[in-house]
Amino acid sequence: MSIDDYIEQHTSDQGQLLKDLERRAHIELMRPRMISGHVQGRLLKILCSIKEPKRVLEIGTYTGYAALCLAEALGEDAFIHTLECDDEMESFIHRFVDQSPYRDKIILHMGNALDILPGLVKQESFELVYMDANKREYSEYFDIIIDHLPKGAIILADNTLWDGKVALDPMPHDSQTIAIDQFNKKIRQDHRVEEVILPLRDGLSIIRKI
Ligand SMILES: C[S@@+](CC[C@H](N)C(=O)[O-])C[C@H]1O[C@@H](n2cnc3c(N)ncnc32)[C@H](O)[C@@H]1O
Repeated sequence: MSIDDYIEQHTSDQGQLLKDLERRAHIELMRPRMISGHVQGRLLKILCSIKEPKRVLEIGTYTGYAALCLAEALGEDAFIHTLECDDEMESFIHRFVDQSPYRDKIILHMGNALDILPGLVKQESFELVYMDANKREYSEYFDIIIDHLPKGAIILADNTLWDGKVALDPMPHDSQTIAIDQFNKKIRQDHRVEEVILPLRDGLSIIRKI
């Protein structure tokens, strides 16, 4: 048994709706691997339960999988705003979110995060952010949101190891690897935050505003 199989088997169940969503994504969509998936989804839920935020922000909805995981952990009067720029995903997202008991907790914004975020972060005080959209734009998302987040807010940034490519010597010249490496270096030098990169899946950074 691989260590990944072992981890899967010893992680809490994700429930039938999320299993169905993943199965349909593998049949119908081009890039189902973009979904956070069982283990990371359970981690998101647990971190959200610990943090008990009133407002959660997700940048990059895709199928709604992670939004559904985060919504499971939300208490009364707590909501998740999730942003997606690909119009073609809208009906898929609604198909599954609308079946969930947590559907009223999920507020979907269709459009480009770079356009939506400046207004949204002025309206809402986000205590937990899941950054999982265009890897080349992570630094811009961070710059837009950081001063509007309350002290103690957590940003979870996905894919920050980019299949280990950020640590290769010489580093690949592709723009995504370069952008993620620049983001990791920028976060490390920013005195407004403390951070750790977890080697889970493709790398998950936990960034805390201090
Ligand atoms: C990795 S997927 C998100 C997966 C989802 N968070 C999950 O865990 O199940 C990234 C998504 O971000 C979207 N995206 C990329 N750039 C964006 C932008 N500037 N604004 C909004 N969405 C964006 C893509 O269309 C894609 O659906």
